[in-house]
Amino acid sequence: MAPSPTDDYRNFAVTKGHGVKGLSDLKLDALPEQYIQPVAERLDMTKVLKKESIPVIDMSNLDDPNVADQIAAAAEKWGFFQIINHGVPIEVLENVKEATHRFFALPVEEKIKYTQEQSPTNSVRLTTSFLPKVDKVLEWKDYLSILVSDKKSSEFWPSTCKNDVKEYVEKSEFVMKWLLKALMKGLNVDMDSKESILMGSTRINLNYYPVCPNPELAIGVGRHSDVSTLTFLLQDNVGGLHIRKMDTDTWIFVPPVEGAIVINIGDALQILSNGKYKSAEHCVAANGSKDRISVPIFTNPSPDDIIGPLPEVLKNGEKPIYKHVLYSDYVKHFYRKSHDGKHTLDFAQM
Ligand SMILES: COc1cc(/C=C/C(=O)SCCNC(=O)CCNC(=O)[C@H](O)C(C)(C)COP(=O)(O)OP(=O)(O)OC[C@H]2O[C@@H](n3cnc4c(N)ncnc43)[C@H](O)[C@@H]2OP(=O)(O)O)ccc1O
Ligand SMILES: O=C(O)CCC(=O)C(=O)O
Ligand SMILES: [Fe+2]
Repeated sequence: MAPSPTDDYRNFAVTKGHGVKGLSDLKLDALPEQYIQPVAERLDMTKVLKKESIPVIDMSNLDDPNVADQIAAAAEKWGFFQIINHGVPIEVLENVKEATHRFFALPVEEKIKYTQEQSPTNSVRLTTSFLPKVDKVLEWKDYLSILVSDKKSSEFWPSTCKNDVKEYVEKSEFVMKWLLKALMKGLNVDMDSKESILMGSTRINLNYYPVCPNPELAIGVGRHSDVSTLTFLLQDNVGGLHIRKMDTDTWIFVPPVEGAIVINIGDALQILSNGKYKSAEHCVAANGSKDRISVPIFTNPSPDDIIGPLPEVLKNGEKPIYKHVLYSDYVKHFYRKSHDGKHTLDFAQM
């Protein structure tokens, strides 16, 4: 049921489980005030650089040492890059995008079975905004988050998207491992000894950004860096992702590229590499005319791993800039507060 004038849009979207998809379906003339971001949190389009872009790296010849070098260089300079000819079949990418649309098109009675209040497991959770109990101003996004590495919970994955999500995760694992191997080579670290800390747990989010009234006043996802080791992000052809150019107040648009996957360095790898690889701040603009989806796979350390600068990185006398922290403490710290740029990393600062 639509919210009455005395009802509250926050209640409708969050408590009643309609999400921003439900609000978008109401075809409101104006953005509800609960979604109007302070000016500093909106994306200022005059600050988006027209002439800069992140690298697009062709992975068709993995025997070419240049490919690994380009990946390490992009991780250092940008913290973000796109990959093409990566070996994940286009059909698998298309299927998971369709599965995401199918899930969010379900009636609200079906979807609320996955909210924190009703889901039989913490490992499968449908949320709107980022942390709706904490966010003062809500973000224009609904997302289903699945902790893939909790194998016991797979019986609770929504049947409408389960097989396609599983296939996408399985097919991307080889690429993720190859990328991490290239990144470890750039640090003179042997990947085999680090696989469990780099790839100890996996989470996938299905992100849904429906058409938004007054998109210039809202934000799809606020400024943040990911807490992962590496994020493997599939976006559709709508666009909206922007990354902050390192040490500036300018932004770079990440254009949709047919068949490409966007890769970004997460905080865990910034810490493990002692700051050599950068987890760039990014955000997602809301869109006034098209629904958008994206599907990030986050590969992470295990919750019980201790992360800190790798000894191999420090062996030449480099000073550690991060301390050792329990990864689950780091993630809980991230989940305690609304998005606030790169400040999550302060938790591990020396
Ligand atoms: C940009 O917008 C985003 C981004 C993201 C995520 C980005 C990432 O980088 S995800 C990578 C995170 N790492 C992992 O998932 C590693 C594996 N995680 C775990 O094993 C566990 O989640 C844990 C970190 C060990 C915590 O588990 P546990 O001790 O069992 O506690 P929980 O009850 O699961 O959660 C505690 C507390 O955290 C919040 N929370 C946890 N998971 C989620 C989730 N999927 N979505 C929202 N919030 C979550 C929550 O506040 C919990 O407290 P409650 O009392 O409210 O339950 C994600 C979303 C974006 O929009
Ligand atoms: O939707 C996107 O393009 C990015 C989403 C994102 O940054 C995230 O889920 O962490
Ligand atoms: Fe992100």
